[in-house]
Amino acid sequence: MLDTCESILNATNILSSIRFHFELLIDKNKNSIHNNNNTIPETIFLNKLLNIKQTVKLSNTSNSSSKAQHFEQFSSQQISENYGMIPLESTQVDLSYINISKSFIWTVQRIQIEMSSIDAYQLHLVVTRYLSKLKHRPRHLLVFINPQCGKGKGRSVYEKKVLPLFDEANISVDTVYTERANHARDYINEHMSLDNYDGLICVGGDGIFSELCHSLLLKTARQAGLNMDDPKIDIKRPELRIGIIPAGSTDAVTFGTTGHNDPITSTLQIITGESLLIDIATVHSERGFVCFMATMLAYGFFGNIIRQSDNWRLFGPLRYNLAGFFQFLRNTSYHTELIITEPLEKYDSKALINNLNRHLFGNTVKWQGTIGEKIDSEQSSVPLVIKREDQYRTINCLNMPCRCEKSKYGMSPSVHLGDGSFDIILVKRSWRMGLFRFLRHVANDARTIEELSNVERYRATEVIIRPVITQQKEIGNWACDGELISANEVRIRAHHRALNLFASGICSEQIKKINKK
Ligand SMILES: Nc1ncnc2c1ncn2[C@@H]1O[C@H](COP(=O)(O)OP(=O)(O)OP(=O)(O)O)[C@@H](O)[C@H]1O
Repeated sequence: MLDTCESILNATNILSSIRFHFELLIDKNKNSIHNNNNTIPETIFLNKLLNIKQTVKLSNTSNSSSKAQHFEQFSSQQISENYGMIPLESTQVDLSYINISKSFIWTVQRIQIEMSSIDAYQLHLVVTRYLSKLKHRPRHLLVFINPQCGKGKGRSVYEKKVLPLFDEANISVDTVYTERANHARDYINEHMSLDNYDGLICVGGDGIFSELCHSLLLKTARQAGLNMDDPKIDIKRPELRIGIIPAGSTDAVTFGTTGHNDPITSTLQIITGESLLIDIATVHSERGFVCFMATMLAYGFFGNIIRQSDNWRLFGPLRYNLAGFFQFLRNTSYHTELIITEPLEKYDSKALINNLNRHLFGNTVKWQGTIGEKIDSEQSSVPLVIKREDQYRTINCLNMPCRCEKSKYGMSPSVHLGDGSFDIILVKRSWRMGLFRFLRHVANDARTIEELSNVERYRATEVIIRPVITQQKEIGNWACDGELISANEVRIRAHHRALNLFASGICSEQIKKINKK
């Protein structure tokens, strides 16, 4: 096994593709390998290894009776010097590694191998040497735990599931248990330099993630001297990565970036240094910068639910259902104008005409490209700006699918996490049945939601949402990432891959699995 490892290393020098071949070991030590689920893998990728420990079994002939001792107590020099003197019989090697199940859940597997002490020593040396060369793995993390999240489970998720794995992977942590809302934000702002950390981690839900995301992006913008109030600003990606251990009540961000809300899966993805660049959108009002959008901005129905539930805190978590029901009965719609900029795409002439026809039908279209010659040429690069005006029950901009326990696929299952665009879902005024059908699709299967007669879906890089104030008694409420915001009109702009997360993303195979469920 060691030979194989070394030769692969010499041949390719690509650390992440190093594999340990176990068939050699299995052949050699048929009766001396034990595993916590009785299956011995034939190969393990170096990057999926967590830890290696060796326990030396002293012979009965030594002074003390048979006892175990951790090899790490000896320095390499001592071991080689003492090899001839210590009456070693054999050594047990404990190897822990990550297994990814068919449903993409990450778990830890443990193998115990009994082998000759010299083999064990060499194995330990090689594995620890190459593990230390995996530079994308974090070594030192700052962890924020919201003890109140998900009905108070934050502390136990961290202490029972997460911390033991960080210890096993030799990751050192500084821990902050938050005592109030915005505690994490203030901590990040007050600590001038976070350079000695390899990442910021939060244990909680989408709310505490949003706090970390805001503080880190704003701190980076401040340090770069950017004017956040400029709606045309290009934000700067922070150096630090953010990791989220899901322990909240919705966990839309972890569902969207790992496919699950499993604390162990997320912890192991942090340990192995998985990296996912995601888009973040800026939200500006007529007064300047308002906030970032990581998951969803809602105007009308969903914004009203957040406002209403804020006033009904005495009902506990039930307040969201009550507020939803109340807003459903009210069936209010809002006269609103939208100016949507679609992503710059390579259109061939046929696709361009189809696209135009789609938007021209019943709408006002403002074309911002030169159609004449280019439309006949093979390909053109042109953004399309569309103006829409109608009575809407709700307008939702989604940067992530927003999957959660209550929505199997999320409201916009096909939104791309890192292509510099977001989705807009418009729900027009209709009878209550129209809204009911929309909500039922969101809960069960929103993949073809735009086929509903009262729903439209757009992909955009920017949108201006402007309520048209007429004789209406009220305008709707705005909520961004679950927090109420105040604005008369908003401008939302996507920023391509503006944040780096410790997460694997969701591969097409995993999407197929989700779709089959
Ligand atoms: N110790 C604390 N006490 C009260 N509120 C806190 C505390 N720490 C953080 N918060 C705030 O609580 C809000 C919600 O927290 P979080 O998102 O972690 O949990 P959740 O609401 O259960 O989950 P989700 O957002 O996924 O529904 C956050 O906006 C955060 O600012």
